[in-house]
Amino acid sequence: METTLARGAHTTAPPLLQVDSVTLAFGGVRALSGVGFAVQPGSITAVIGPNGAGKTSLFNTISGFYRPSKGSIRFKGQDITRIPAPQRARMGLGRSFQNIALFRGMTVLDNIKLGRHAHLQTNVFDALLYWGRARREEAELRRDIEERIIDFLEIDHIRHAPVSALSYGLQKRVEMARALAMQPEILMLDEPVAGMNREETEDMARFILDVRAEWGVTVLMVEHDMGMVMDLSDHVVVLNFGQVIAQGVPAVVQADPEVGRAYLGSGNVDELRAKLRAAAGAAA
Ligand SMILES: Nc1ncnc2c1ncn2[C@@H]1O[C@H](COP(=O)(O)OP(=O)(O)OP(=O)(O)O)[C@@H](O)[C@H]1O
Repeated sequence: METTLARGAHTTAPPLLQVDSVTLAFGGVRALSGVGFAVQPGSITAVIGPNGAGKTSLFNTISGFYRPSKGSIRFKGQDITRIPAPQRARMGLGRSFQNIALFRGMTVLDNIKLGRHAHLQTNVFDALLYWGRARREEAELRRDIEERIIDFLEIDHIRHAPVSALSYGLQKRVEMARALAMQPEILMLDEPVAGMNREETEDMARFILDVRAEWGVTVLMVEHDMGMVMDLSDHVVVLNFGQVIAQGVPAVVQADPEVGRAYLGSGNVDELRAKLRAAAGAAA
């Protein structure tokens, strides 16, 4: 795996996404407590933390599925805390899900097209009135998908295959394709390499780096594979019990004893890394 852009190269620009003092509770359970961090444009930012730390809750709050009881989320300088999820997607927050959320009986192409529909200007009623515009949009949609995303993710050979026939690694790639079809400014990836073998993980890491380098898409991911997080990320945010316990460049986070304690009860992140790699190998 290689990192193509210098780390920390984007830290002076105004943040693309700003999460500020976000608190979220489910009944008596505080999933997030005063969480704050910024995502710089063009960066790869990773959120890590032990099971139950609040990573999925945070992702759901940023993408608009949950509304925080306190705090705010700003995207491109605009407060989006009260904006519904579909509108956030149209504004440029595209995401994938931890457990594959593809339509298994549908083809790869149809699944990807569903992502792009978030952006179509034409709704059903408009379509009846402005049939020509709808057709033009459909044609543009197909071209965009076929020429850019499918080629880019090297899934041309499976475009007409039902998703159910694909390996897990390919399904995750299709999910990324669907998120990209939303033309996001921030691509939010929820555990992009979970359950993948080493080769699939390295392929996905390459796609993540390329999507940033070639398309200028900013990446925010939740990921358990510590090796990948440390190799790819410009900025790492560590959650534990719903709070940010450390954040910074990978080397700083890796050296933080509290991060090690949060995972293992020791200060040894290298051990954690080895364990996670072994677990990923065993799952393959
Ligand atoms: N819908 C919900 N209702 C009630 N409690 C929830 C809900 N979602 C999450 N929680 C609780 O909030 C806390 C944070 O959970 P969350 O799933 O966000 O953690 P996570 O870091 O994503 O965990 P994992 O790595 O296992 O996916 C946990 O205590 C969890 O039990």
